[in-house]
Amino acid sequence: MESMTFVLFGATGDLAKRKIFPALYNLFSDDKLPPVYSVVGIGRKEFTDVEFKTFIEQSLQTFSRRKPEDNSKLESFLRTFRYCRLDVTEKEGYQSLLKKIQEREQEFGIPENRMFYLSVAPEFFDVIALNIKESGLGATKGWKRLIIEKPFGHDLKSAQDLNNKLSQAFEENEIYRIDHYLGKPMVQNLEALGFANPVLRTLWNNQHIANVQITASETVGVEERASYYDHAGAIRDMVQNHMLQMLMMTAMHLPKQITAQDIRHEKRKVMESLRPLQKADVGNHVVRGQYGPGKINDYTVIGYREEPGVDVSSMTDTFVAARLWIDDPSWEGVPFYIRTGKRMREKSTRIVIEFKNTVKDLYIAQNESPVPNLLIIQVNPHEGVSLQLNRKNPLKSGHIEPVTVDFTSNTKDVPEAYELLLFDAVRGDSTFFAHWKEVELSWKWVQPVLEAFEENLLPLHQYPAGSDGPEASRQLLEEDGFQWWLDKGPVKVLT
Ligand SMILES: NC(=O)C1=CN([C@@H]2O[C@H](COP(=O)(O)OP(=O)(O)OC[C@H]3O[C@@H](n4cnc5c(N)ncnc54)[C@H](OP(=O)(O)O)[C@@H]3O)[C@@H](O)[C@H]2O)C=CC1
Ligand SMILES: O=C1O[C@H](COP(=O)(O)O)[C@@H](O)[C@H](O)[C@H]1O
Repeated sequence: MESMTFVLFGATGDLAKRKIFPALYNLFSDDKLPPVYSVVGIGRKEFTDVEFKTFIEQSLQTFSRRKPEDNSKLESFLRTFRYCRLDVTEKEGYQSLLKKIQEREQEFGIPENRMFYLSVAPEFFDVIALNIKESGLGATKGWKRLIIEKPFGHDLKSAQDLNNKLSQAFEENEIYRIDHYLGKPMVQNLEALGFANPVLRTLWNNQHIANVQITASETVGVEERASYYDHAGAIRDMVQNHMLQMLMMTAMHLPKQITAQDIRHEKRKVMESLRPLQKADVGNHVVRGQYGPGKINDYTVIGYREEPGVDVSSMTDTFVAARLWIDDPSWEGVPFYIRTGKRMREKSTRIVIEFKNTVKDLYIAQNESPVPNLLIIQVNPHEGVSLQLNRKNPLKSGHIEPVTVDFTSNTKDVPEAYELLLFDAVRGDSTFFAHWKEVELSWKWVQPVLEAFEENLLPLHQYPAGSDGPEASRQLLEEDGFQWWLDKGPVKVLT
């Protein structure tokens, strides 16, 4: 790994504190950072270097999966950190930032490899990229990389505008767009699960698969993010990025080789084959909902419109379910259902592959009905893979019942998404970052849905907090003769 300078814009913010410093510390602990590196944090707060280091230490104590117990190790981690006070909108300040970076490059003998991480509000993304270019910070003799946080645009047009601006300062292969779902170990594992297991690969098509269900349900509400969320809704917050990325990872074909380029090529082909929705037809394939008051784990919670900062007549979607079709011969006739919502019954991100039930009537004489085989890929909050099979239960007179065979290994201390993603970015591996074409095609699919929502062309269903979402979401699958699996809790696990 090459020595480098890590320039963190937004170093005093929430994301830096919760995710980025802990990720850096865990990478350092695992010897996964270059032997020589320098970190410069940027914000407007009046921090000295010492105060900045105290802020980082507190972040590690609170949020890191490994707490820094050993003082000398912590000191050697923090030794490389410096703070630079800068208003990112003021051009002049970038010269002193450049000077600071160059001094440390000379002091440590670091070639001009610079990684710029934009952990700031999206309105600053283009301004910072431009100032990096104009100040000379981006004119490096080594490599330069830009890590950019979400949201990437508010709709198709704004995403295209943003990308055009970023492209003036960085090449596409220098831009690392974070989608933290792509950093989740089980989402990364989809590649190995689907490609490294010929048994599953053989089944991965419309001959054997009846439908695919991708759920990301949360128990939390809007929290303190109403100013952002009330203009975004679940469609922008979760569907345009995380849900469609999980769909791409599930549906992509075997690439020629496991390289960033080939995987991204296959993901792009999925998005190109995604059947577009016409605005007038959105209501037939998409369900939107908003949570009302209810109970979660015995706690009474307020409805979305009562949340602080939310408009009392808000029409923002906190729940979206949709049926998507991939117009590709191997997925013809296989609906992909996605569903995401806040204030639902449980926190669970999972992908359920329902296989065709060709033996439904085999035991009709015995008055038995085997259920479909399911492959359940649990992404969050625990990682795991399990397969639902049918068996005869000797304790119940040979009654046929479903059991789940669990392949979850009890791996403790699994790296967090940000750790995996930062490690990849440091090594220059962009496999699990969103390519511009994926982002653009996602916005293209989402755009008519945004417009149909804005024009209220479909109902906004209320659902009680603590439920599995509106009844209309259940009906969406029922129309095709299917049901959402696992809404009533997991089936019996075979031990
Ligand atoms: N927090 C989270 O869990 C997640 C955040 N994100 C994304 O990450 C990004 C950062 O979010 P978050 O950390 O929550 O935001 P915060 O509001 O907590 O932090 C914003 C940071 O930007 C800095 N900043 C603001 N204005 C300026 C300015 N004019 N010049 C220099 N620095 C400035 C602030 O510095 P100071 O306060 O010192 O002025 C602060 O460090 C956003 O794009 C967000 O959408 C994505 C996923 C999750
Ligand atoms: O990006 C986002 O993701 C979180 C859910 O992430 P998870 O890792 O906890 O599943 C979501 O709460 C948030 O609204 C959204 O911006």
